[in-house]
Amino acid sequence: MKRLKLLLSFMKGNRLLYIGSIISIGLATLFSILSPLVLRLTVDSIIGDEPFDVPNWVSTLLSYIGNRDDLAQKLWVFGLAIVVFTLFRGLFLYYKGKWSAIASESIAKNIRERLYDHIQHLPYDYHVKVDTGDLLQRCTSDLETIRRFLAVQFVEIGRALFMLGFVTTVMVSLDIRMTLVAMAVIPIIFAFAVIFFMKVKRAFQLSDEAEASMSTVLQENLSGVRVVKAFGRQKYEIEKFDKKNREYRDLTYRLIRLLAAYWSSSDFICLLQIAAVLVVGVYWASIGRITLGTLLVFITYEGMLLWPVRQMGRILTDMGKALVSLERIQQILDEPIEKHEKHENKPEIKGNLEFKNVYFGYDKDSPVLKNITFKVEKGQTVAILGKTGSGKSSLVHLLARLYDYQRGSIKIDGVELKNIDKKWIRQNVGLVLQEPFLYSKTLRENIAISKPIDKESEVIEAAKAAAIHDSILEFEKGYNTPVGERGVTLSGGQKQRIAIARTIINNYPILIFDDSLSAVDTETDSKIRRTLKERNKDATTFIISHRVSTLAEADLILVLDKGRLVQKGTHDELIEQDGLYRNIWTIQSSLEKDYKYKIS
Ligand SMILES: Nc1ncnc2c1ncn2[C@@H]1O[C@H](COP(=O)(O)OP(=O)(O)OP(=O)(O)O)[C@@H](O)[C@H]1O
Repeated sequence: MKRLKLLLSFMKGNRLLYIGSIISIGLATLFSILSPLVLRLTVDSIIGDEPFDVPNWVSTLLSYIGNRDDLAQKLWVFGLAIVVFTLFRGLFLYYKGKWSAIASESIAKNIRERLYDHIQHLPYDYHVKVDTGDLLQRCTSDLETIRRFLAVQFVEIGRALFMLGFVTTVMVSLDIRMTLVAMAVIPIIFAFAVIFFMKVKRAFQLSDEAEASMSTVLQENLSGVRVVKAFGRQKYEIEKFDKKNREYRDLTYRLIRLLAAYWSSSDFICLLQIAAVLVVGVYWASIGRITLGTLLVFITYEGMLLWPVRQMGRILTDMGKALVSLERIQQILDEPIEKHEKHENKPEIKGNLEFKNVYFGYDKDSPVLKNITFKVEKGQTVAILGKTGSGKSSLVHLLARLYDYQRGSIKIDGVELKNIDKKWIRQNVGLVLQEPFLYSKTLRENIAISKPIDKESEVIEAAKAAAIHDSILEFEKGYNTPVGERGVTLSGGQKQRIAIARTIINNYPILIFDDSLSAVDTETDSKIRRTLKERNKDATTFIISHRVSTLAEADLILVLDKGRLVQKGTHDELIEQDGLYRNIWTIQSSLEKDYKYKIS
């Protein structure tokens, strides 16, 4: 019911087209059942000598042409009638095809738009956890399954119902007993189709899931190909893919076997039905219980009726597939989008921050940040140090409201962070991720991606501040160099610096570098920080780093351990205390000394 509602909502604006297609298919069916009746009239009453058994208006129409003998001389009239009916049938079939194709394309566009829009508004956490291969499959092949169903099968259900309605009415009016013979096996064929449809629904689902899982492995392999090569994991990857590929093939085989069994048994039942009509019909015609014309009509109608009823099996299977696809799309649409509060609180953000007893956990019951308390003044630099998994990224993610803290308070310039508009806060917090993503665009476009840039000089200035300008000029096309699959391959450090330029071009009052200077050498790192200090001197800057030279220059150093803030202070204060900071300082300083000693 919920899925039907969803489908109807996608159909909005196209319902008239569908109604038009259904009326067209009704008319096409009507014209197709008229021809056998013309044939019956000709055989029984024009060539034969049965009395006219037609509505009055048809008799009146025929009387204009002449009496029975005249009509027998003008058999072409009946041939012409059959040709005209066939032409009309063709015309209406054309409109049915045209209108349902237009409507289904437009519905597919509606679904795509709705999906894309929804996905864009899903929370950060969803995107972190989602399986991209599966998501892609839902947005492409599931959508295509629905489109195909709507374009072809949906209207075919109308055709089957019309055919059943029209043919039964005419058959009953001609001969009830013969109708019973002609219809005897139809309910069995239909029930068989329905049972089969219920059975294969699960098989289709399993096969779809196996395909999605295979795409995920493929996608993971392609995006992680460097790791695969570096660790010589090709054999393992091939085996992993082989397993998924085999699973998909086996499940699809099972589906094909089921389909083959269905079509062959359905063929057999249909042949039994045709044989029954032929045997009983010929016998009854020979003893004069029915006319030859009536037998002709029944034989023709049987052929016309069996196909759509048999098709119902196929249509219902496709409907099963479409319903599964619709459910998979619905699952995405059911994901709650990121809440945007009604109150549009957009205070001016300067960068004074205060964390007070902050607790946060991805799962409410197991906090990854516990009782965090510290204060930062506008323009200060905060360095965060901690072992892996200690909660460093989680802490800075809270600042951009990618997640909301569960207990305690975070105040930005005196305003509780939770009460500040999410979009607004993200326009004021520049976050450079550890593994930046660059678009398949030029370097200039990548740097200027977050805002319309009026002057070229802004891009260059940001690139200079991120210490990437000189590297860019070394490329043949400079700032117009395309990045990505068909462009240049940038080093990890170059990518990070482009991401830094892209962020600092905005002059955010709060800047966060989530380990984003790790891939550049110490010298470039300190150069970037120096330029930033001059350029964005009022920005409050958070730097997650393990490099002592970076940490030592910060105004405040936070040391996290298992989600707790175990040390905080300046370099001079922390060097006096026993703890992670002093350990790291000692190790790195002695390494540096060793290194200098070796090269001097
Ligand atoms: N999206 C998430 N959903 C659930 N748990 C998460 C999520 N992101 C991180 N975690 C968990 O939260 C804890 C803190 O992770 P976080 O990424 O903040 O640590 P980190 O100190 O930044 O680590 P690293 O230095 O390795 O980047 C870890 O136990 C991690 O497994």
